[in-house]
Amino acid sequence: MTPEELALAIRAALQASVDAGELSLTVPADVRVERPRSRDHGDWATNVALQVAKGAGMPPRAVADLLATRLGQVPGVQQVDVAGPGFLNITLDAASAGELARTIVDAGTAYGRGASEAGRVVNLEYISANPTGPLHIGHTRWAALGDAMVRLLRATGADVTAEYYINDAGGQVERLGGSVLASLRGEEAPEGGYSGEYVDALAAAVREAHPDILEQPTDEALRLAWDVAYPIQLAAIKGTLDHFHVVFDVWFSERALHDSGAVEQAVERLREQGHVFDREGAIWLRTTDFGDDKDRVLIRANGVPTYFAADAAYYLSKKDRGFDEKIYLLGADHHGYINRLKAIAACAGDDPEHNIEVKIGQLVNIAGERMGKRLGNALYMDDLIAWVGSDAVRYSLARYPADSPLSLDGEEMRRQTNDNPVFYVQYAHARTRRGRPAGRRGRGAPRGRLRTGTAHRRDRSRAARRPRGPPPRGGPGRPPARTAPGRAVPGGRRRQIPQVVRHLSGPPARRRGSHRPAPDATVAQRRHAPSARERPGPARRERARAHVSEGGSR
Ligand SMILES: NC(=[NH2+])NCCC[C@H](N)C(=O)O
Repeated sequence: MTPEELALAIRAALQASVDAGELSLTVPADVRVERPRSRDHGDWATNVALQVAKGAGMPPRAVADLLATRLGQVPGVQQVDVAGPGFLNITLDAASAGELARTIVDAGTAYGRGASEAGRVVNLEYISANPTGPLHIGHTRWAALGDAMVRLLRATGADVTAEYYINDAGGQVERLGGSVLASLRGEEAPEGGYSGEYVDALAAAVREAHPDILEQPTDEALRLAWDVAYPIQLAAIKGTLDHFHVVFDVWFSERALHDSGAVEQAVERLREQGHVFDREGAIWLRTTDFGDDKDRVLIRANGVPTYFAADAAYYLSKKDRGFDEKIYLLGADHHGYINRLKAIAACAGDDPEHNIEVKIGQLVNIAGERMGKRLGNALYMDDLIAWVGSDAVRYSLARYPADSPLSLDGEEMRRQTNDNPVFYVQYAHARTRRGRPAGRRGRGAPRGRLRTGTAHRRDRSRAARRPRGPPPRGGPGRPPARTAPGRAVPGGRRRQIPQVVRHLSGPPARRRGSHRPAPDATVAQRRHAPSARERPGPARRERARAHVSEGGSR
């Protein structure tokens, strides 16, 4: 049974209860099932009872009980439990769960493709990290999820443009330029600026291009520093994303909006729509008409446009380029920005319910540790990829909804045991591929038999019988094993992940010229992975994982 079939069965059960006079409500068009947080709670969960209870004028648990009885009779459903305020936890019988695997394997790369989203013209902006430093673990979350969204939308027929907004104007310029200059002068980074190895490397490049830069007036020196450092930093970001197999169709420069006059034009267009006013010498957008908590300045009294003004021009550019839907995936610090962006859409005459969608991604950390540049343990995306491998990172991030904080366990992601979902999935993939006729990979049924029995619950596979325990990899002081494609696990007798990884993702991408030295996994490991002694115990890790919540699963 596929999740879609189960969702249809739930709808049918609701309808049957309505027809039988047990419930009175309009059956929602769209019923969803989700994977519960823990498989001990069953294979699928739904919160539909909570969703419809109000309309039915009944307590959610009573609705859930009715549904549970009916669903329990559906062929393929083994057990239905009502949990918490009215969640339904559904366990399929093993053969039926196996059927899904068979359906997927039989369909090969055609699985999930279709035309359900045909006709949608979408601009999906994500990451958009400032070009002032390397991408870090937080950006990696959006890289994995944004790219997955792009691929899913495309696979289902939508016309999607993946876009990266480069904030290469205003404050960014001063902060990076100022930080590079400070490094050249041997001074502390300015307030709000950047420091670290990469800034020093940028400084060296600037000095090489302009040996006399320190003799220049500060304004000129800042400009020269930015002009050299910015393209290097942007290229490094592109190189990291390339390495992660993330491709953007459009890299959109904020500066170009200013230079081309698009910002002023945007102000005039919004004025024509009747939403712009002047106060105290500044030019404002009346965003409060559309749910913002205060009106926003577009052009300051000194004539300098705000960051928000560029975003207004940017929105209009997306609209003019023919994108009906503009999706923004933004970092956790942008929560207060959502209403403002939606107000821009409304002021531009668009429908904020349809033409714009803003999603906020919550923070990611490693094994529950607080991380950040200030704490001296920032984890860069390059290092994360080198440490864990790009597929493992992508999979581990894409498994969880973006709107709750997430704690990743780098050691777990590398562990070659079945309690590591990354390993489990790769192992299952390898099993389904074994014995396929050459030239028919990816299509048709495998010759090797796919287990459709209870293997996913009571694992009788050889991997499960292998001795458990930490992988044969260095503890403190010893080099970590690397699961990057093609790397062997030192001393590893076990079957190694690398071949599988390569198979999943094609030949390993080569790092493109990045100004940073190739990340040293040993350093990454020492810096970011707690040693065996410091490593949090199971209880601690459980707590760290408890940060992740999936709706309707408890
Ligand atoms: N259209 C936008 N404002 N996109 C978001 C930009 C994110 C910003 N550059 C940052 O790093 O926080």
